[in-house]
Amino acid sequence: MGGHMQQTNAAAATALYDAGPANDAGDAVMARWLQSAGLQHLGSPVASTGNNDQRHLPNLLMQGYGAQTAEEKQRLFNLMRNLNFNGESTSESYTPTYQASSAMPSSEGFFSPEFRGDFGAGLMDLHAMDDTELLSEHVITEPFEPSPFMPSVNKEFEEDFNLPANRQQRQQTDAEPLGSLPKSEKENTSVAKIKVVVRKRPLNKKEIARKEEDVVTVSDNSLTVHEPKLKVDLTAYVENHEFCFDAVLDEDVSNDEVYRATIEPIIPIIFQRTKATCFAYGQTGSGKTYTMKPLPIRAVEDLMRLLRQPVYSNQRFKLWLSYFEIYGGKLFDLLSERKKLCMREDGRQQVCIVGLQEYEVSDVQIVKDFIEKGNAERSTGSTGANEESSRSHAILQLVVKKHVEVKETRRKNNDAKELPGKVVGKISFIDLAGSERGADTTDNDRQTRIEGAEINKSLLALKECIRALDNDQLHIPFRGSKLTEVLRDSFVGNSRTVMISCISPSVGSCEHTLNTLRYADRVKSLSKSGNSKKDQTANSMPPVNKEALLASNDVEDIFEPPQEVNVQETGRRIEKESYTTSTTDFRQPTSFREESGIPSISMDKGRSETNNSSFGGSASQRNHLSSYPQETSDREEKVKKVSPPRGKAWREEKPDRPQNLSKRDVRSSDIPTLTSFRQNTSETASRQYETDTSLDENIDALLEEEEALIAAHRKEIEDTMEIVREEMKLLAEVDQPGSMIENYVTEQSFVLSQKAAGLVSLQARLARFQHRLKEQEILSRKRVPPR
Ligand SMILES: Nc1ncnc2c1ncn2[C@@H]1O[C@H](COP(=O)(O)OP(=O)(O)OP(=O)(O)O)[C@@H](O)[C@H]1O
Repeated sequence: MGGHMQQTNAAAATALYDAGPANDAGDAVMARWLQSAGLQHLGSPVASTGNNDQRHLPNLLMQGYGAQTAEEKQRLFNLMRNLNFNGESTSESYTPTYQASSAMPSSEGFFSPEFRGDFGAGLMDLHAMDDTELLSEHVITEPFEPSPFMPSVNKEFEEDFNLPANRQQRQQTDAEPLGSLPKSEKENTSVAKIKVVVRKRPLNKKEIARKEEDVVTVSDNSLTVHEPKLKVDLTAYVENHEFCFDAVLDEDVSNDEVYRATIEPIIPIIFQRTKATCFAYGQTGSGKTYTMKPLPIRAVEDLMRLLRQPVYSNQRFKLWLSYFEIYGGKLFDLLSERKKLCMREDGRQQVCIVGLQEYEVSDVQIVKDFIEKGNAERSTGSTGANEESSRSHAILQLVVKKHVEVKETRRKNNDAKELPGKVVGKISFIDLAGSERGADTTDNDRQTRIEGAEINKSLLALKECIRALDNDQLHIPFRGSKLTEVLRDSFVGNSRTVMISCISPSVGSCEHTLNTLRYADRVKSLSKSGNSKKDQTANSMPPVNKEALLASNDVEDIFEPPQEVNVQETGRRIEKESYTTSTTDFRQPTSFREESGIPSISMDKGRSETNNSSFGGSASQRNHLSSYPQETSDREEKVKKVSPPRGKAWREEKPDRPQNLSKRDVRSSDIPTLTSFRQNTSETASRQYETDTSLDENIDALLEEEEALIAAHRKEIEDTMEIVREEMKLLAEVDQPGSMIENYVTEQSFVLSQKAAGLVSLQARLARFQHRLKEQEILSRKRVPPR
C-alpha cells in the first residue's frame, strides 16, 4: 500500500514537474526548498532565469553561479538528497556525481513538497537526520564537510535546527498544519533515535534585579558558557566551555518552535510502532515545566489530525491519555485523585503500571483540561529559584491504540492480525524534577530530605543507564529507580528520545548550567555510535513464540520488535491492514472492550457537555452507542462488571471525575503474562472477573504491606542512627582516663544485641514480603484459567 501510494505520488510529482517551469507554484516551491536549507539568497538567480524547477538544483551546485562556499554546497546537496530521499522509496538515494548532475537522470526522484505532505520543507533536514551523524563535544570546526562528493558525506551534521536561519520558513509552515501520513518507512528510520536539544531561558526578573550577567551565548547548534573564575592569586578570568548539540534554542525561541524542533517530526512515526519519549532536564527554575507544558497539547492536535485520516480512522485507531507522577519513589495517578500505582514488569520486561487510568481523548480541549487537572495534583513546593517548583517527575503519556473487532473464529485460530486495543505507538512527556534537588539532602525538613534523596537517586540511575548504554554493557540497570523503569522504553527497541535540557543563563546558575550541559552531552554521545547493538542487548530476552504472543486478546503492547528492520515490517503490516480489515472491523457488532469488559465510550466533548454522568451509561456513552443499538444494554451491564469493588481508595467513584470521557482502568488485568496472552474470551469472562477481584484485593493488601515495610525500614535506620550515637558516646567515655572497661563491655554488648534484633526483625519482614510478592505473582498468572 505504502509502495503504491509512493508510486502514485512520484507520478504526480512528475506530472507537476511536466506542467513546466512557468508554473507559478514552482517559484514558491523552489523558494521554500531553498529557504528550508537556508539558501534563500540563491533563489533569485534561479527565478530570474526561469529555472524554477527542481531539476535545476544540481545546476546551482555545479555551475558555479549558485552555491559558492563549501557550506552552501553542502546545504544544497543535503536539500537535493532529502528531496530525493523522501520521494522515492524504491530507488537508491540520490548520489550526486558530475555525470548525474549534468544529465539529471534522477529528476523524477525529486519530490514536490505538495506530495511530501504538509510537513513543509523546513522539516526535511530534521527527517533526514541520522543519529550517527552527530558532532562530538567541543567540535569547533565548520559543521559542513568541504565537499559533498567526499565519501564521508554521510558523516556531515545536518543543520536540522538552525532556528535563526529557518525561523522565517517555519513561520510560513505555521499555516500548513501537519496532516500527512508517513510517506515512507524510511521516514521512521530517518528521525534521529536520540536527539538532544538545549533551551536557554531569558534572565528572569529576580536575576535582572540582582544585575546578574547572562553568561551563555548561543550560535546555531552550539553554545558557550563563559564561566567567571579566580586564579590562585585572585585574578579574575573567564573560562569558556563550548558545547554542540542537535539544536540549541535561544531565549527568544517560542514554545511553538520548540515543538517543531523536537516533537513534530516524531508524530507520524508514532503510527509505525514507535515509542517516543521527550523529557526535560535541568536545574530548578530553568524552564522545564514551561517548556514541557504546551508540547502534549500540540502533539494531540497533530495526532488527532492524523487519526482523522481515513487510513487510521477506518481501522479505528484511538488516542488514549494518562498522567502520573513519580514522587518519593512511588507512582501516583494525577488524573485519579493521586491514587497510588504499582509498577510491574512482565516476562518480556515490558513495564506495566497497575491501576493507571487511561482516558480516551478525541478533543484537544479535553486534553488541556486533563493536563490542568493533573498539574493541580502535582507535588510542588517553593524553592529559592522557583516559587512553583516541581518535586516530582511528571509523566504524561499519549498512546495510539488500534481498536480491532475480533472475530471469535479467527481469534481461536490465533490469527496474529487480530489485535484488539493493541498499542500502535506512544509518546511520553516527562517533566523531571529539578536536577540539583539531590543537593537538598542536608538541609530542610525530613520530607524535603527524602524528596531530594529520591530525586537524586532517580537522576543518578538515569545517568547510570545512559552510561551503561553508552558502554554497550550487557546489563542496563533500568531497575535502579522507578524513573528508569518507566523510561526503559525510551532506550530500547523502536524508540525515539528527545531530551530538552533547560538552562538558566545567569552567572549565578553557571555551575548548574554546566552540570546540565555535561549531562546532556553524555546523552548525546549515546547517539553517536548508533544504538543497534544496544537495542539488541537491551532486548535480549528468552525466545518467545511470537505468534502466541500476537494471538493475545487482552494484552497490549506485547511485542516489541527487537530491531529496526522488524519495526519497519510491522509498520508496513499495520498500514496494509488498514485497508484490508477496516470495513469488516467497523461492522463488527461486538467490540473488544465489551468482550473484555472494558467500557468503550466516545470522548465527544460537544455531546457530553450536556450530561454529568461520568462512567457507565452516560449520555455521551449512549450517543456513541446509538450506532450499535443491539449492544447497548449488554455493554452497560458489562461496564458494571468491570468496576468491581476494590480496596478502599479504589472503591470510591468521585463525582468530580473528568467528564466527557471514557475511562479505562489499566489494572492488574493489563499485566501481560505469558499465560494471560492465550486467553480472554467471553466464556471465561466471569471467572476472569472473580480472579480479577481477588487479585485487586490482593494488590491493595500488598500495597499496604509495602508501605509498612518501607516505614519499618525507615524506623530501623533511625534506630540504627540512635544506636550509632550511643556507640560513639561509649567510645568517647572509654577513652577517658579512669573509665570502667567493664561498663563499656556490658553496655556495648547490650547496644549490639539491640542492633542485631533490629536487623533480624527487618530481615524477617523482608522475607515475608518477598513471599507475598511471589504469591501475588502466582495469583496474577492464575487469573487466566487454562483452556
Ligand atoms: N523560555 C522561557 N521564557 C520565558 N519564561 C520562562 C522560560 N522558561 C521558564 N520561564 C519562567 O521561569 C519560571 C520557572 O520556570 P519553570 O517552572 O518551567 O521551571 P522548572 O525547570 O520546571 O522548575 P522546577 O524544577 O523547580 O519545577 C516560570 O515562571 C516560567 O514562566
